Amino acid sequence: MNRQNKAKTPKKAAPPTKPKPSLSKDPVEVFCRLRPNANVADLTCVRRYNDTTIQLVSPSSPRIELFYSFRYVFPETATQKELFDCVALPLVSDLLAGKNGLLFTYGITSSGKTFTVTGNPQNNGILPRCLDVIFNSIGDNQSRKYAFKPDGQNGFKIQSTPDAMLDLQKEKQYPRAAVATPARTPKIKRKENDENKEWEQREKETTSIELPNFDHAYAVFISYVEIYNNYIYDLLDDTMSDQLKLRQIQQPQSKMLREDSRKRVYVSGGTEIEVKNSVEAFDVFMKGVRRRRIAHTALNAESSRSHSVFNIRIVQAPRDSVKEVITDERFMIVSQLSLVDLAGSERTGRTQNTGERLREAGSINNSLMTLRSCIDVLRENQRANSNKIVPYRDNKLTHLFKNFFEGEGKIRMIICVNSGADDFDETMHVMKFAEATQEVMVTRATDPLKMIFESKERFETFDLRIPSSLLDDPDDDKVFPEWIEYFEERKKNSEIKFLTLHEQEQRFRSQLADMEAENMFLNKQVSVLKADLEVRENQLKTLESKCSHAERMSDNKAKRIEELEKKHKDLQREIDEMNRQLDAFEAEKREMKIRMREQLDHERERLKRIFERLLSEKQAELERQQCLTKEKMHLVKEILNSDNTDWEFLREYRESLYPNLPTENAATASVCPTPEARTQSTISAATVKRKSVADFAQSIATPPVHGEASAEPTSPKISSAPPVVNPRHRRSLSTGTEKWIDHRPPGTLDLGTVLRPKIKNKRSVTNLKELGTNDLKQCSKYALTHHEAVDNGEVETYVFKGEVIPSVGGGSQVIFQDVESLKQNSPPGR
Ligand SMILES: Nc1ncnc2c1ncn2[C@@H]1O[C@H](COP(=O)(O)OP(=O)(O)OP(=O)(O)O)[C@@H](O)[C@H]1O
Repeated sequence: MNRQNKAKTPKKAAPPTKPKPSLSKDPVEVFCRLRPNANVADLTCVRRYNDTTIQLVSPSSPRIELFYSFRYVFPETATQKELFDCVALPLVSDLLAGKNGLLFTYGITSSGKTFTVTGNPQNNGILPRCLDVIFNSIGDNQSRKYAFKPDGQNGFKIQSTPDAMLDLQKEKQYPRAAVATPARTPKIKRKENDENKEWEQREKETTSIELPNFDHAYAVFISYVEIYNNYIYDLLDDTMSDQLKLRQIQQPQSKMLREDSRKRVYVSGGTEIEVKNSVEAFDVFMKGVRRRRIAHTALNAESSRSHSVFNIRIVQAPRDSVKEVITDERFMIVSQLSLVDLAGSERTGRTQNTGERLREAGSINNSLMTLRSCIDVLRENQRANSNKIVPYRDNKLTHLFKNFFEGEGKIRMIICVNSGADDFDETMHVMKFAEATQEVMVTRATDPLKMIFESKERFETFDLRIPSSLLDDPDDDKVFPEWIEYFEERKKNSEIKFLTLHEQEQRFRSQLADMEAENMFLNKQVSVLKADLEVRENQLKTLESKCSHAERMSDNKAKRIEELEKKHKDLQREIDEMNRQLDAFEAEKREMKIRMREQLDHERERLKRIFERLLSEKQAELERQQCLTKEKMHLVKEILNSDNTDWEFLREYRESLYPNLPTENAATASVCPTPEARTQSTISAATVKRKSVADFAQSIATPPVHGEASAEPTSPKISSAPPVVNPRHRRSLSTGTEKWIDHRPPGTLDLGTVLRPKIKNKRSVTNLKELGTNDLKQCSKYALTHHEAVDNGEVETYVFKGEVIPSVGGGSQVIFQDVESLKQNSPPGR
C-alpha cells in the first residue's frame, strides 16, 4: 500500500510561518528539489505535499509524519529549465545589475546536487545556463578584452585602449597559461575531445535579460576553486596541474583567504580568467573539472567529498561616445555570482568510512556543521537582537561566504532530496537545517547602479543638462551674463577636454603606428613560427602515434605483469607449501638421524661385543694352534733326531689330538694338492702312522700282486717286495734356485714315483746331525721323505716340506708348510 496516499492527520500540520521580509532585509531563500527514484519499486519517505511543503514519513514504526515548508518545492518531474528559471535567473538578472548572489546546493550524496548545478549535455544544469544567459544579455556591450584587469587584490583596474590592445597582442603571441592545455596522453586527449564534443552539442539557453544600462561595457571573469579537507585549491591554476602531472610536486598548493580594502573575503592569488562567450567559459569550467580529477588523484580524494565553488564576476563601466570604456574606476561596478556544489551531508556513522575517507567525512561534517552554527548564531542574533560573534572563521567554507551573510548579496539554497526510505534520517537532518537556514535574514545589498547614477561625480562627468537655476526666468537680464559665463566655462572645459583627447589620440596613433610596425615584424615571426609549428605538429603526431603504441604496450605489459604477479603469488604459495613440507621433512630427518645414531651406537656396541667374543675365541684358537704347531715341531724334531724306527708315538699323538679322524684307508693321495688337500696333507703330516721299520720292511718284502689291492681292498696283503720305481712319473720338488736339504733317513727308498724329488740344488743327508750350522744357513728349503707300509700291502710315501729360517737364538729352524703323500701298490716281481 502506498504510504503517501494514506490520509493521516499530520503531526506538524501547519507549515512554519516564513519570516516576513522587512524593508532592509531578505530571508535566505530555500528551494527543494526531489530527485526521481532510480528504482520505482523502492520505498519512498518523501512526498511533495504542495508547491511549498514537503511531507516526510518515517519508514519504520512508530510512523512519524513531518512537514517542512520552503519557498518552492520542485517535484521529481521538474525540468532543469524550470528550476533555472525559478531559482537562478533572478540571480543572473541581479548579477547584470551589479548585485551579488550566492546559490548553493545542499543534500546527501547522490541526491542530485551536481546534476542540478552542472547537469549533463542533454540536461544542462544551472551553471551552463547562467553562462548562456549572461552572454545572451551582454551581446555587443562587451568591453574590449583586457579593458578590465584583475589587480590581484579582489579588485579590477581599467586599462586604456592601447594597454588593452597590447595585452591582447601579447596573448596572441604567447597564449596565456590559463588557456594552455597541460600535456596529456592521446588516450586522455581523445576522452576529453569526446567530452568537449558532447558539451558543444548541448542545447543552449536562449533567454536574455534586458540590461539595466546600455551605456556600460561589460566583461565576464570566472574563477573556480574547491575546498577539500579545509584547504582551498585553485582549479584554474595551470602551473599547478602541470607540476602535478610532471610530478614536480606531490600535492597541489592550497590558497589563502584574505580580506580586501573593503573587508571582502577573497581567495588570494586565485586565477581569474576573462571569457568572451559561453562556450569559452564552459570550456574553462570543464578544464577546472578535469584538474579537479588530477588534484583528487594526487590528494587521493573523491570529487563528491569536496565543496566546489564556481564564481562568475561581471565588471561593468560606462563607455564614451566611441564606445570605449571610460578609465575612471569610480564608476566601475563589480558583481559576483557564486555557484556552490557542497559535498554530501551524510554523517560518518552511516557511511562507515575509515582512514582517509573518515578524515574527509569529518572535514565535510566540520564545514557543514560550521555553516549550521553560523546560521544558528545569525538566527539567534536576529531573534534576541544580540550581537554574538558568528564563527565564520572556523571554516574556509563559511569564511569565504562571510560577506554574503553580512549583506553583500542575495543567498539562495537548493536542497536536493532523495526520496528513498533508506535516507529518511539523513533527509530529516537536511530538512531541519534547510528550515533553520531560511529563517536567517540577510541585509539587502545596496544597488550600486543606483548609487552611481545618483552620485555627484557622475553628474559632473557625464550630465550635460543646463542647470535648472539658469532656466528659472528666461526674461531675467542677469540670466544671460550667467548663461554666457556658464557656456564659456563649458567651452573652456570642452576645449581642455578636446585638447586632452587630441593629445590622447595623438599618443594613441603613434602607439598604434608602433604597434603596426611591431605587428608586421611579429607577423613575419608568426609565419616562421607557423612553419616551425607545422614541423612540430608532424613531430607531435609521430610522437602521439608512438605514445599510443607505447600506451597499448604499457596496457599489455600491465596485463602481463598482473598475470605474472598472480603466477608469482601462486608460486610463492607453492614455495611456502614446499618450505613447510621441507621443514617437516627436515624435522623428520633430524629425528630419524637421532634414531639411526642410537641404533648405530647400539649395533656398534653389539658388534663390538661379538667381535670381542670372536677375538677372544680366535685368540684361544690361535693359542691352541700354536701349541699344536709347537707339538708338531717337537714331533718332527723327534722324528728327525730318532733313527725313524718307531713311529708309533706319532699315531698316538695324532689320535690324542684328532680322535674322530677317519682311518688312513679313506685318505687319498694327491700329487698336486689343492689348498684343501694341502691342509689335509698337513693334517696327514700330523697323522703319519707310526710303524716299525720291520713292518715297513715286511710290507716291502711281500708286496701285493699288481691290481690285487684295488680288486680286493677288504683283504689286504702286505707286499714284501720293494716299491717299483716308475720312471715315467718324475717330478722335481722345485724348479727354483733355492738350496734344499734333502733329508732321507736311512732305509728311505727311491720308489720311482712322482714324489721322488729331483732337486738340482740340494744337500742330501740321512741324518740332520750331518749338517753343520753353516750348511743349514746356506739352505732355505727342507724336504723329508718318509715311507710307511699300509695294512693292505700298499706303501704310503710322505714328503714333508718346509722353509729353513734363522731362529732368534742364532740357529736355524724349519717351518713345515706342506706335506705330500702318495699311496701305491708295491710293484710285483721285484
Ligand atoms: N532530477 C534528476 N533527474 C534525473 N537524474 C538525476 C536527478 N538528480 C540526480 N540524478 C542522477 O543521480 C545521480 C547522482 O546525482 P549527482 O551526482 O548529481 O548527486 P550528488 O548529490 O551531486 O552526489 P555527490 O554528493 O556524491 O556529488 C546522477 O547519475 C544524476 O544523473
